[in-house]
Amino acid sequence: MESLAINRLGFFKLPITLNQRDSAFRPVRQVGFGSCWRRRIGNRCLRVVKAVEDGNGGNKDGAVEDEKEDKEEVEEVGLFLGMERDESGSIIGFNLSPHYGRTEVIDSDEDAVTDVQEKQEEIEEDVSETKVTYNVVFVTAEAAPYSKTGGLGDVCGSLPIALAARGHRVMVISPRYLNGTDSDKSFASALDLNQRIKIFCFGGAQEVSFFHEYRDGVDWVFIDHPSYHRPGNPYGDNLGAFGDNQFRFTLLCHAACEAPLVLPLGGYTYGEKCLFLVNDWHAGLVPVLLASKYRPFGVYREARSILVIHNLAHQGVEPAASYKNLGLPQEWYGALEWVFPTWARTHALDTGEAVNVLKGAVVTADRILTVSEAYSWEVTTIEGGYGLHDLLRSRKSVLNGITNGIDVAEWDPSSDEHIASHYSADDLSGKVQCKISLQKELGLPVRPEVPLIGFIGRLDYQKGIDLIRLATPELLQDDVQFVMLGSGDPQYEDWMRMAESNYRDKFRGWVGFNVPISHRITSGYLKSPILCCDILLMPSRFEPCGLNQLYAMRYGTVPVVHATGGLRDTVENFNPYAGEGSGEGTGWLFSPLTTESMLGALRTAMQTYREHKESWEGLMRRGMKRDFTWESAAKQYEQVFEWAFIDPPYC
Ligand SMILES: Nc1ncnc2c1ncn2[C@@H]1O[C@H](COP(=O)(O)OP(=O)(O)O[C@H]2O[C@H](CO)[C@@H](O)[C@H](O)[C@H]2O)[C@@H](O)[C@H]1O
Repeated sequence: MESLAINRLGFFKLPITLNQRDSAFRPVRQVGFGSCWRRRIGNRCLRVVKAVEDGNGGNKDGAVEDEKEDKEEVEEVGLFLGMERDESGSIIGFNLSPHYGRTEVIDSDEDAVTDVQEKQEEIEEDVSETKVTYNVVFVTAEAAPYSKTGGLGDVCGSLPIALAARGHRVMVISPRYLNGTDSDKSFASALDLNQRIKIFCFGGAQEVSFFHEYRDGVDWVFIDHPSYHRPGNPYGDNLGAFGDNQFRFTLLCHAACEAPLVLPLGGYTYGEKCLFLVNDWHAGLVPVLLASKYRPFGVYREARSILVIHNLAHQGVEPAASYKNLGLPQEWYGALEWVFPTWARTHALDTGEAVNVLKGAVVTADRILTVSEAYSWEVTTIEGGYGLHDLLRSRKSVLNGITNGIDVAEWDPSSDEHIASHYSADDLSGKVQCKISLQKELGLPVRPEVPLIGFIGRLDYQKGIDLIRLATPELLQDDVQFVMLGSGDPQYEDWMRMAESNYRDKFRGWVGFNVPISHRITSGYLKSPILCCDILLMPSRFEPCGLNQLYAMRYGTVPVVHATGGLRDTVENFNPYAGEGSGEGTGWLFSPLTTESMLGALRTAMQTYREHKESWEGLMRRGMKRDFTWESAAKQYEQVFEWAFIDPPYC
């Protein structure tokens, strides 16, 4: 008989037997927290139930005897952290941490595996089924379809739904942006919860309120404040970024910390034991607030936070004097303190002192995630770390990368309402109809045989737009058509307009959202360059994950990408000789980032398109069959959630 063991953290290791004959004690593999669960259990947040049973119908705590021989009947559940009871006192679930054995690898800094590759394998290996459910709170500046300027909105609009479907209770908190356009309608179903709180920051008390919509198993919570109501996008308008963004996102973070405590969503608050997923700098004050404002007073001691880095280039840096506005205790200044190197200072008297919100999150979050495995290494290098590489390297033992998924129901060529004809990997014939319709729509010569290249993205340095500008005259000497959709840096917007007038038969540049067309048609346009082209070009200087190449592959559009970050992780280089001549790979990766190597890869792609139809269709099919679902990413997130709760809070 095995006795109860106590590991280094002081938790009991609890071997558990499961009697499969007695359904009352069957393990519940995946507990949904959707509406039907709520109805049955009166809105209680339940943990996955693993029964402890001794074979005679009684419970026993821990020891395992003969049954252990029988693999069918014995299951090790792992560390036993506590249990939940319903109003009548009956046990309704256990709070469990992962299987024992693995704790040796992950439960302390000294034992932590620091090699990114090994850690990734661990995540991928142990992604079986939901073992423990969590109260997950996403804090984000964007969540599609309510708000979106880029990939952050996509991710925070779909990952929460995937996690909720796996049994977690999930809340997403973001601002209620109203800009006086049609996009305001997306908040129409979110109702005022009539809950007002005061936030003390920026020298006064700010009142914010909460709006709520329960959709797809997720509590979508919107923070309302007059500073979120103005023309433009979430971060700025055509004059540039809003000057009060630090204020607007400070409000978001304070309100996000209060929401799980004060909002009785579906009758029950999320409570203190929740897991904050802190997305990018806009949410970066959340872990700092937990550590400085709540835990010292005994609140949120059981909570954990995970910083998810979608883009390290934006860190929320403001003058040091603004620290006093953030509503943080004075003695926590060091967490946000940031000193620019001498070369980056603007004048002789500039001391380079600043506050950096993302840095505060990096030092206080319990764990850190990037949106691809390759990027989790790149952020620890001087080239990719944007000044935070040393700090990130020092937290390497809690740093992982998980590649984003995509919403495969929304992005499905066999049912997409925005495209002219439907198709699938088994029948590609509709694709050419989509291409013809795009050519017509854009007023390009209708020539299905000519390779059509597309680009979509924010027009900025990250996306390698300068390289495209340099290479376009040479590229367009070829028999090719090129379509670009983007908005951002005005100099590139102007260049796109100019290129369109110079190359009427070959180039179309659609500048962002400036076109007064309805939202529905806009979405059609937004998608069509990717969906209807033959080739998607992504010469990103750095790319934390990149979603467009995933959408492209799903639609049989072959990506040609710079070998960096998530692009390297998700696009497999084409090798025509592999697979006994049938080829392998899903696109082309080029490196270094020069016009020559980019043009070289594009020319190879165009030649394959023109001269090797079979190889081309193989490329399309392999891309379309790749598994980019959120389901597999969500399982990896769960593994990291478990790790987060094994360690005590970082501070
Ligand atoms: N002008 C425009 N009009 C309309 N829609 C447009 C648009 N430009 C881009 N989009 C859309 O915005 C999304 C862009 O997503 P990306 O992941 O490619 O880039 P982004 O740099 O914003 O995201 C950051 O976060 C995501 C999510 O983690 C990471 O994948 C990425 O590498 C990182 O830089 C796509 O859905 C795209 O269709």
